This record gives sequence, structure tokens and C-alpha cells, in this order.
Amino acid sequence: MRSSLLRSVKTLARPTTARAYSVDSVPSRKVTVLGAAGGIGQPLSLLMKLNPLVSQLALYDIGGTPGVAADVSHINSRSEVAGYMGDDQLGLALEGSDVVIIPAGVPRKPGMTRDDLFNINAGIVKSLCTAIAKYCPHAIVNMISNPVNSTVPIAAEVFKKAGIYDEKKLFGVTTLDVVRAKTFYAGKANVNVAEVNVPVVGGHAGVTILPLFSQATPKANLSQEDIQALTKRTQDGGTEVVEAKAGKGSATLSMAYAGAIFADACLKGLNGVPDVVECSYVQSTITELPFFASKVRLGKNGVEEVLGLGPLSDYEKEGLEKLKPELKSSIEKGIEFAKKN
Ligand SMILES: NC(=O)C1=CN([C@@H]2O[C@H](COP(=O)(O)OP(=O)(O)OC[C@H]3O[C@@H](n4cnc5c(N)ncnc54)[C@H](O)[C@@H]3O)[C@@H](O)[C@H]2O)C=CC1
Ligand SMILES: O=C([O-])CC(=O)C(=O)O
Repeated sequence: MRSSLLRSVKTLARPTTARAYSVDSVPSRKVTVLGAAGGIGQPLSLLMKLNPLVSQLALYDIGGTPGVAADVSHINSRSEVAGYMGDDQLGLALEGSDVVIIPAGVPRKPGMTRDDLFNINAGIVKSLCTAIAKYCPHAIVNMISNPVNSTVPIAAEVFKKAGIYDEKKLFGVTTLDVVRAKTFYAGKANVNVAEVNVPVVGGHAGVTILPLFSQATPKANLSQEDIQALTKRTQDGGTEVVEAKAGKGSATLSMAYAGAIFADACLKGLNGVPDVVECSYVQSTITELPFFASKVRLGKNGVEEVLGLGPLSDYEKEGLEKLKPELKSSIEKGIEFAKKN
């Protein structure tokens, strides 16, 4: 799927007209980005403009979107781009949308946890999801805003209150954890990164991020010490970027890449492409927790199947038990917030 995105980018990078690929055979799909003028929003908007599965691209933010939309719209690819700014244009941005991607809200600074973003981002996510329920209740939602472990349960509660909740259509985007696990594993195992697959399960914060290196392919004979170091680096990947950016935000470019891969997978699923599987944080029964990230098969209605964990090493079993209390309390915090507010 990563290679197909790269293929799409290569195809579109050639100086061709929009007719170079068969538009007729590809369904019309509207994608809306909420928070499109931000650090993630801008490069994500660029990548979605390069995706030939998108026919309409709506870019919404509280400010700055006319400029981003004008800029991106000059790219000679399939989709028509429109920018929307401020509350009174949110409905227009969302109407008719098939996939809504949400990278809206504040990012971390050094010393902060993702949960420290809760107070500001919970309210932002709640108001955006209220608008989604009103203007595009059947859209697939890709939640990027942190803390994902809580913002996804908030979205679910908002949708339940509005009477439109469909658990098959709500996704917490954990693709960046997979992207990191693949990169770090390939480096350590000295294998071709393009061929690497590593499932990452649990949630999207610290120890709740559980990469399953015992299931990584191609197989490599890494020591237990190496596996533990890779696990820790994957769990701390976001913090590594926050510290390197030294107060100027968190991962934006790698996140835009990861967000574009996940949205592409959702669009492929909607279009009926078979066997589209990605890790995502979804409503789940594979553990006792109501939301959990695991491999998910995507289809015409969103989640087609939540796949199981597969065989775990003792180290991973231990990690799974360790992550449950934190993930449980983040889920409960989100649900409580949405019920009270
Ligand atoms: N799921 C993941 O793996 C990752 C999640 N993130 C999260 O993504 C979020 C965004 O990060 P950045 O783009 O770096 O932040 P940023 O501050 O650069 O951009 C956020 C954008 O959201 C906009 N915004 C704020 N309130 C809004 C509202 N009510 N409606 C629409 N837009 C609104 C802002 O105007 C801004 O343009 C953060 O919460 C961050 O923690 C970041 C990296 C990875
Ligand atoms: O670490 C952060 O705050 C942003 C994030 O979620 C990530 O990079 O994985």
C-alpha cells in the first residue's frame, strides 16, 4: 500500500494532464481535512491532493485555509480543492464528505505527555464531531488529534448522542507507530525497509503503543535486548521528535505521510479493493477494553473485520498487561468528558 501511494505520487509527478489516468473508472470521493492549515494539515493536504482516489478536497481550519487551498489547488492532479475558514463554513466543508481527517488541535512541547493536551483538544474534537454528525453522518472519520486514546472515545460518545454512531466508521490513526516500527526494525535487522511489516497494537501514547516485533517480517534473529530497545524507541518515537523540535511542535511530516497512507487505505476499502489491512485504534472486543488498536480489514463500510492479536511472545504478553490500566483510564476520561459536556 505504501508502494502504491508512492506509485500514485510518481504518476502525478509526471507533467501530464489529469486525463493521464482513467478518471471514469474511479468513484468520486470527497475528503475533508479539519485543521488543514496546521503543521500536519498542510503536508497532509498536499499528499491528499496527489491521491488519484480523491475527486474533491475540502480544506478547513479556523484560519489560513484560503492560502493553503489556493496553493495546493494549482497542482495538476484529479481533485478539485476548496478552502473553508471559520465556524460558518464548517458545514460546507463537511457536506457530502466520504472521509474526514482530523489533525486539528494543539501539539506537545518538551516535557508534556499527550494527555496534557486533553483539556484543549477534547473540546476541539467534540465540536468538530458534533458538526460531522450534522453534516456528514455517514463519513469515515480518521482521528489524528491527541490524545488519540481519549479523542476517539469522545468522538464515539458525540456520535452516540447524535444517534448516528457507527463503530465501523471511526478510526484512531496509529499508522505513524507502524511507520516508525518498520523504519527502526529495518535499520536494526538490516533488511529492505520497503519489505518490512510490523503490527503495532494497543493505543497511541507511551507504553500503550505495543509493537509486535515477534510477528515482524522479513524475520530476523534479533536479541531480546535489541527487541526491547526497538520497542522503547517505537513507544518514545513521538517524544524523540518533540525534543528534537525543541518547542516548535511534534511530528508533522512523518505524520502527514502516515495519515495519507491510512486515508488512502480507507478510500481503497470504500472503493471495494479487497484485502486492505492496516493497524488502527477502533471499537474492539479483542481484549476487555472497548477501544484497542490492532490490524483491521477495511471495506466498503469502513471496518470489515477487527483482526486478532496473533501469537505473542512472553515480552509482548507482559507489555499487553502493562498497557491496559493506562489505556482503560484514558478511554474512561474521554467518555466521561463527552458525557459531562
Ligand atoms: N495520531 C498521531 O499519530 C499524531 C497526532 N498528532 C496530533 O495532531 C494534532 C495537530 O498537530 P499539528 O498539526 O502539529 O498542530 P498545529 O498547531 O501545527 O496545527 C493544528 C491546526 O489545528 C487548527 N485548529 C485548532 N482548532 C481548530 C478547530 N476548532 N477547527 C479546525 N481547526 C482547528 C489550528 O488552527 C492549526 O492550524 C495535535 O493534537 C498532535 O498532538 C501529531 C502527530 C502524530
Ligand atoms: O508525540 C506527539 O505528541 C505526537 C504524536 O502523537 C506522535 O508523534 O506520535
